[in-house]
Amino acid sequence: MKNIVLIGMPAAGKSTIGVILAKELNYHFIDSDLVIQEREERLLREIIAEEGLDRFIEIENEANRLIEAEKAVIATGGSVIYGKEAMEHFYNTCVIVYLKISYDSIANRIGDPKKRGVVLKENQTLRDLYEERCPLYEKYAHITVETDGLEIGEVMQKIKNSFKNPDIMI
Ligand SMILES: Nc1ncnc2c1ncn2[C@@H]1O[C@H](COP(=O)(O)OP(=O)(O)O)[C@@H](O)[C@H]1O
Ligand SMILES: O=C(O)C1=C[C@@H](OP(=O)(O)O)[C@@H](O)[C@H](O)C1
Ligand SMILES: [Mg+2]
Repeated sequence: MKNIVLIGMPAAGKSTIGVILAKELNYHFIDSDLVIQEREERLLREIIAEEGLDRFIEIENEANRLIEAEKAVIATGGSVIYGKEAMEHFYNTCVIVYLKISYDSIANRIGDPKKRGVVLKENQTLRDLYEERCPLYEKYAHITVETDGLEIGEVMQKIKNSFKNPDIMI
C-alpha cells in the first residue's frame, strides 16, 4: 500500500486534512514541518531566519527525501516542491494529492504571508508565489483535488472518492 502525500499552497489544509485522513484510513500521520523541526531542533521560523530561504529549502528537501514510512499520510510544507530529490522520492513511492485552491481563497486565509513563515523572496508577492508554484504542484500531482468553497469534510470526501479510481493504486 502506498503512502499518501499532500501538497499545495500554505494554508491549503494539508496538515488539518492529513491528520483526519490518516485517522479515517487507519494510517500513520507525518507532518514534514515537524520532521524538519525535530531534525534541526529549531522552529521553522528560526531555521528560515538563521539560515535564509535557500538553505531552508535544502534542509526541507533532505528531510523529506529521507522519509521512509508505511501506511502513512504525509502533510508536506508548501515549499516542498522546490526540492527535486524529495519530490522524486515521493513521486516514485507515494500517491501525491494536490490540494488546489484559488489565489483569492488562499490570500484571505493567509493574511500576511511574512507572519506565517512562507518561503517568500524579497520583493515577491503572494500572487507571484502562487503563480510560480502552481505549475510545480501540477507537475508532481497524481491526483488534484479542487478545494475552493469546500468545508474540510467535503475535501476529505473528494480525496477518498478519488482513490476509488482504478488507475490510482494505493
Ligand atoms: N477546507 C477548508 N475550509 C476552511 N478552512 C480550512 C480548510 N482547510 C483548512 N482550513 C483552515 O486553514 C488553516 C490552515 O490549514 P493547515 O491545515 O494548517 O494548512 P497547511 O498545512 O496546508 O498550511 C487552518 O486554520 C485550517 O483550519
Ligand atoms: O509554503 C511555504 O513556503 C511554507 C509552508 C509551511 O508549511 P505549510 O504549507 O504547512 O503552511 C512551512 O513549511 C514553511 O513555513 C514554509
Ligand atoms: Mg501544514
